[in-house]
Amino acid sequence: MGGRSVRKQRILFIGAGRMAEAIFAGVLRTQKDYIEEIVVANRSDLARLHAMRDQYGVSVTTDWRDAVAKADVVLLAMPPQNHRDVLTQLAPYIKGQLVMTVAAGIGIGLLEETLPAGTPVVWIMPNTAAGIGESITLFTCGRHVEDKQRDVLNMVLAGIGEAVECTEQQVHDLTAITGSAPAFLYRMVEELELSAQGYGMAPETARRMVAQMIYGSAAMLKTGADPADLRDSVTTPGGATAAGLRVMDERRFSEMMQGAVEATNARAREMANE
Ligand SMILES: NC(=O)C1=CN([C@@H]2O[C@H](COP(=O)(O)OP(=O)(O)OC[C@H]3O[C@@H](n4cnc5c(N)ncnc54)[C@H](OP(=O)(O)O)[C@@H]3O)[C@@H](O)[C@H]2O)C=CC1
Ligand SMILES: O=C(O)[C@@H]1CCC=N1
Repeated sequence: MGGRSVRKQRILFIGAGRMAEAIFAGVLRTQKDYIEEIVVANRSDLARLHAMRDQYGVSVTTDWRDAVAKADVVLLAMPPQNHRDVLTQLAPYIKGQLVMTVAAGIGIGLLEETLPAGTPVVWIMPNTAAGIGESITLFTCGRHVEDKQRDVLNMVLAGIGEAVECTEQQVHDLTAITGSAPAFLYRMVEELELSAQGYGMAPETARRMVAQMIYGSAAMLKTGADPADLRDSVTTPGGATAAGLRVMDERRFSEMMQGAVEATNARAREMANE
């Protein structure tokens, strides 16, 4: 998909890490018709830039200044701590380009304050499943985003999965739930795989079992079923699952999850001010 009015876009990524790659890989998979050029920049890791150029056919540079003037979209995909500096350096080159950031904790305010008045800015919070078109991406738009920029934004977001428009506060609050929680889930997967291997399963078999269990459970959730009902239907009265869930409750699973969410969001806020 993509807005009918979207002409081919030149997208400059400042930052060439895991998130940049996930986003442009996703976009190139499904939205190639809307892409004129993708330029990817970092400061120093030439080996990574060259690997990306060879794998995806993107242009690469260690000096993004060369590419800003021609870009339609500038997507900041470097750490939150570097935003203030990069935005200050970027400001003189911005003349109407759509500027987006994926950085945790950053928000719209810093972008609007630092870039020239009237610059359209967007904050998006995707996750690494963007690379296979399966992200759930939260986004919030600044004051100067018009329909034509929304069409471009929708094209990018549709290329990486599903998206939900939020208030800025909601993106702060939900960063843990959609951006970071894949890591929480993978942490659980690591433990389940270890258990399976402890019972003699080969690592690849353990991986296949756990991955399909998660995939099936996610598919059940995506039918719209209530997770408490789904849990209940697994939990035979007086049976085995109940014994496992009891251990989770005794060891304060709820408190642990809420604590993980709060710590993630708090750290995101903190990084934005470092
Ligand atoms: N990983 C994830 O799942 C998610 C990450 N995010 C956000 O995405 C952003 C990037 O995270 P992630 O991809 O994990 O990080 P990585 O460490 O993988 O990548 C960071 C990249 O930024 C580059 N970089 C750092 N400073 C600068 C600079 N001043 N100018 C140009 N490039 C720079 C680094 O290269 P070099 O050092 O060579 O310059 C590197 O390519 C963060 O803001 C994070 O909050 C958001 C949602 C999910
Ligand atoms: O760990 C981080 O800081 C980023 C933000 C969301 C996911 N990864």
